[in-house]
Amino acid sequence: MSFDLDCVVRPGAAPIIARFASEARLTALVGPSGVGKTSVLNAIAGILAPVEGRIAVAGQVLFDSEAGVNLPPEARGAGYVFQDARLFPHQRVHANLVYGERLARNAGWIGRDEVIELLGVGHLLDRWPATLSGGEARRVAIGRALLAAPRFLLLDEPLSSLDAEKAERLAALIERIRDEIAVPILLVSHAAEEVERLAGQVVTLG
Ligand SMILES: Nc1ncnc2c1ncn2[C@@H]1O[C@H](COP(=O)(O)OP(=O)(O)OP(=O)(O)O)[C@@H](O)[C@H]1O
Repeated sequence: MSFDLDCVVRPGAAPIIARFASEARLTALVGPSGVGKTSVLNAIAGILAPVEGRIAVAGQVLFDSEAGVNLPPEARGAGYVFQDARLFPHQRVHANLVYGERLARNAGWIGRDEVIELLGVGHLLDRWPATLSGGEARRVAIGRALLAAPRFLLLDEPLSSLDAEKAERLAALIERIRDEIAVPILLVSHAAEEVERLAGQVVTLG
């Protein structure tokens, strides 16, 4: 099972129930704004503790309230690409990528040159994050996450707020990552039609 969740999270007043299991290489989590998609990603990454329940990814239990398991974020191996990229503003693109590489516990999984080629960011290496377009920043953030050799990838709205052509190019890159790199991917989107071609399984939240 790539993602196996049965838990309740409560970031605000209302509880959010996440109950799904997927064997797909890429699972899409869809639902309207505010339904709790980002909160579910945060729970998987270990940033938000569920009130109760169980979370397992790629066969490893990350959280289990009954068994008293709650792995710290750094032990979970998540490659989390936030909706707003969150590159380090004081470091150029190249240094942001090197940061990801330093986090990798097992070397040789995917090389920097391969990531740069895969995501088409070679011409951006000397740029500051503030000078990048939204799509460029997201590609760099995905590259940084991949270089950290994650056990799984969490992508929060990677295709939103991009024009049609740029969204299409990024979708094609995500397809390549899905097909060429064997890590389970959970991708959040508010638009089901956006994820149809990418996802082996679509989970609707709410
Ligand atoms: N830190 C917080 N404090 C209080 N309420 C919160 C907090 N974080 C999230 N919430 C609430 O929890 C609910 C789920 O939020 P979440 O961001 O997970 O939804 P989402 O489906 O990802 O939304 P969007 O698509 O707009 O990003 C919302 O009602 C939100 O207001």
